[in-house]
Amino acid sequence: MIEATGLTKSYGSKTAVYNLSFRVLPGKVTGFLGPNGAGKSTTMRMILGLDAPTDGSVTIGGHQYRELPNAPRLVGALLDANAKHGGRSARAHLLCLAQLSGIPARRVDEVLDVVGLTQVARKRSKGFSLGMGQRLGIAAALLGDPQVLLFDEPVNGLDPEGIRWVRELMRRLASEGRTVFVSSHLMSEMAQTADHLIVIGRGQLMADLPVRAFIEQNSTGFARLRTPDGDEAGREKLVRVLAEAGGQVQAEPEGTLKVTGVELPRISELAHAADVRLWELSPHHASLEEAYMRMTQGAVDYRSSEDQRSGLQGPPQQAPGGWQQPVGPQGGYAPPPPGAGFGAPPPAHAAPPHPPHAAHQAAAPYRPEDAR
Ligand SMILES: Nc1ncnc2c1ncn2[C@@H]1O[C@H](COP(=O)(O)OP(=O)(O)OP(=O)(O)O)[C@@H](O)[C@H]1O
Repeated sequence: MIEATGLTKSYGSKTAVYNLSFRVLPGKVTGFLGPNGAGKSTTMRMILGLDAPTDGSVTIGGHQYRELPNAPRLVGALLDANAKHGGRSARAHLLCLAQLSGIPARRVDEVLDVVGLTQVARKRSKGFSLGMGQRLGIAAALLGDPQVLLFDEPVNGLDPEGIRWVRELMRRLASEGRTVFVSSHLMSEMAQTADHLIVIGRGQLMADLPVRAFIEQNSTGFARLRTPDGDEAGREKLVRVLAEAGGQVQAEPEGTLKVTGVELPRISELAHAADVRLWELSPHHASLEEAYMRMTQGAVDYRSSEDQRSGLQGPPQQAPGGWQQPVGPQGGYAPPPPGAGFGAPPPAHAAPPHPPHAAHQAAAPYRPEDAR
């Protein structure tokens, strides 16, 4: 078991991981999810003793990594698939690691076989594709036949066949009673691989729950409906009628209503009986990826925006038919209408505070019972 307690890591003024507490249990694949820069790799490096926590602690089987007797035989990890000497062959690279940990040479051939690299075992790894590099990294993690395995984004660069293979490998390792901790930024990938999820954003815990609970709560269908603009009385009446019929109704920012718990034909009947006209009534399915993005959208550090191509616009063009492009005061482009927020990112929802300025108590993580 891996156990983190109040784990915190700062690099100068940057707090990468803040007050993180969780357990990773044996016999399960535990997915470690978070957007780019959330602190997944930093956490994994601290678990492996490659970075010292600024505060808190993390143990494997009750011991810090550095205190473990013969750690490479107990813990295997894929952190960075490029961390190898490109001039060495795959086999030589693994032999080197095996010798350092007192692992017999025949084990090298076994793991090469497991990851499907036997045929290229004597080729220099610098010519390897990204996917082959990942396979070599996984072979290195498996060398000591460890009970605890950490994989940082193991499907990076793999083709669909490789992704399926990694998925099956993780599941098999967990079914053998091992502790498998695997990071990803893709919910869809974790939904197919993991039993349990730990979600972080801006270095803080956002959710710690079984994958099944996440799927049950987020993959149900829903209906979206819209009443005519301005018909507030009709809208309120419909909300009341739907609630009485056992539905959960949520107003959406676009003015639509999201309804769960009442089937589409029944919604239509209820609206008709209440004499409320509908402009829209449509079935929808929430995707897991959407649910995950909703959960973490406030914790995304790197957000793209429209390319403004500043200074690259040519002079205003005469459009066919004599229509003129709007021209701004400098002749470049017309300024946006007041309040339009030219290319501004969408407003963030419920962002966890940036850790350096955070209150000492981090926001409570999301757990299955919160949704009930
Ligand atoms: N050695 C370091 N020095 C300074 N800042 C660092 C260092 N390592 C990580 N960080 C910062 O800490 C934050 C967390 O980084 P980390 O690599 O752990 O995130 P991640 O969740 O693994 O992201 P990704 O999915 O993009 O790999 C980032 O803002 C990163 O820039």
